[in-house]
Amino acid sequence: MSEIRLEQVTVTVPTHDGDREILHETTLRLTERRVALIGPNGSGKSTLARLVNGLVPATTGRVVVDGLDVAREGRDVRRRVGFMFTDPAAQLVMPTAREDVALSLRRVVKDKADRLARADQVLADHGLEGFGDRSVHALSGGEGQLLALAGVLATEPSILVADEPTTLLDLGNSRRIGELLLGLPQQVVIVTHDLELAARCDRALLVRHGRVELDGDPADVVEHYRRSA
Ligand SMILES: Nc1ncnc2c1ncn2[C@@H]1O[C@H](COP(=O)(O)OP(=O)(O)OP(=O)(O)O)[C@@H](O)[C@H]1O
Repeated sequence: MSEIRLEQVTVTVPTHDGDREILHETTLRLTERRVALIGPNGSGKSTLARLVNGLVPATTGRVVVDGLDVAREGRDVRRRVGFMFTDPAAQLVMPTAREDVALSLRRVVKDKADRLARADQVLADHGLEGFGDRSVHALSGGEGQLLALAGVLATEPSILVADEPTTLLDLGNSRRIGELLLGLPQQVVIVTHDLELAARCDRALLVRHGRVELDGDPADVVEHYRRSA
């Protein structure tokens, strides 16, 4: 299993009246397969999640993923860490579903024809059989999120970070994506407001005001959050 380490990490951002700390000094070691980050809007969950693949740089301290320093070996880290956004439109960049998955496969499958054929297989594996020629803009929210997930997994990441992957989905699709994420063999870090999903992870962190307020058994952390929200 993978290991994510934050060593005395802080994140500050410049504002018109000086620097603002959005993540207070945090030290963490995450080795569990399924880790949930929960907490109120604006508490720092996305910031914490984005540190893992360098989308947000640490202002001080160090983020280390499987022994790789995110600041110094960012390219290698990004090969290992797949990132899934709330809105699939943020990551679907090619005109059709097949081309989009093929783009993700470009490092794994060198021959173009093989890549397109493999993309169809990936689509079928994710319940999107026959979607190859569909425009990425003509998919429902659930289909788009499935396609985004298929594209990320096609790169064979050892860690997947998903930032509110079910927020835009209806109940059925939200459950479907949730089940898929929980069933993945690799380490998954899920930022979520879905407390049922969080409770089913192996570890949960409650983030509030830029600090990890509670960290541990998901049932306890969710219960504490419900009582204190
Ligand atoms: N680049 C930035 N510049 C200024 N402020 C920022 C920046 N990035 C994040 N913030 C602020 O930092 C705080 C934490 O943001 P973050 O997106 O991590 O919260 P979150 O817990 O994921 O929120 P939500 O549940 O609403 O998505 C927020 O107040 C946000 O406005």
